[in-house]
Amino acid sequence: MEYNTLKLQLKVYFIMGSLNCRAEPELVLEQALKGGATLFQYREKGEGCLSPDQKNALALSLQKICGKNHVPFIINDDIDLMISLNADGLHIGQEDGDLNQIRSSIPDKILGVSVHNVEEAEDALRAGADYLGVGPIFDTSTKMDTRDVMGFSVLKELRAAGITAPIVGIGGISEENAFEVIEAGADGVSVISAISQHVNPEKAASGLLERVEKGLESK
Ligand SMILES: Cc1ncsc1CCOP(=O)(O)O
Ligand SMILES: C=C1C=NC(C)=NC1=N
Ligand SMILES: [Mg+2]
Repeated sequence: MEYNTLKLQLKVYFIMGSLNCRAEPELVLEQALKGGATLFQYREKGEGCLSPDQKNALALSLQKICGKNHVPFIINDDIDLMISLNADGLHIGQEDGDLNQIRSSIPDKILGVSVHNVEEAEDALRAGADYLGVGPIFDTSTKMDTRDVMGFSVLKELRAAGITAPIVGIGGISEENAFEVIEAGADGVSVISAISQHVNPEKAASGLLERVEKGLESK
């Protein structure tokens, strides 16, 4: 996909699964999109997450909500689910399979890859990644097995290495620090709890979008 289009879609990249939500997932997503979330990833992971059948049903329901709001629907990790739903894309980590093989199996889909340094970033881009997820930027309690918290350093290193590809920061991001994440070099922010745990997901999403837009203007 064209870099600039994707960079615009990465501005407020909401990610969630049933375990992350305070309220009913469909309602949380509706509100997040109403508030201006620009991209959505369904990530059903963690202790006690849904069974395959329940996961498929929720994925279909969330996909419909994204379709109604003209926001791309991305699946985390599960390429079979992505293909069966004909979702808009897939996000994978460093340990989720051979990137070249995955890229060639879904040539026309959005493919995002989690990276933690310049080497992983260059490998991912060579293999055809459309965007990079970089983090954890700050401490997070949402994912227990993250790599070391990296602050802004890796974002700055990637840009200093001449990487111009779409990059989204992730990990402990909120309205308070989103501006700095963009200033450090990200094109957008990926958040789970800042929206999914907020009493008003619509307000959370719009606040994040406002900070991201300000950060983009300042660059
Ligand atoms: C999936 C993932 N990858 C790195 S940190 C993280 C969790 C982000 O969750 P939150 O936005 O609630 O910190
Ligand atoms: C781990 C992740 C990193 N980045 C993004 C965008 N999604 C993820 N699931
Ligand atoms: Mg993964």
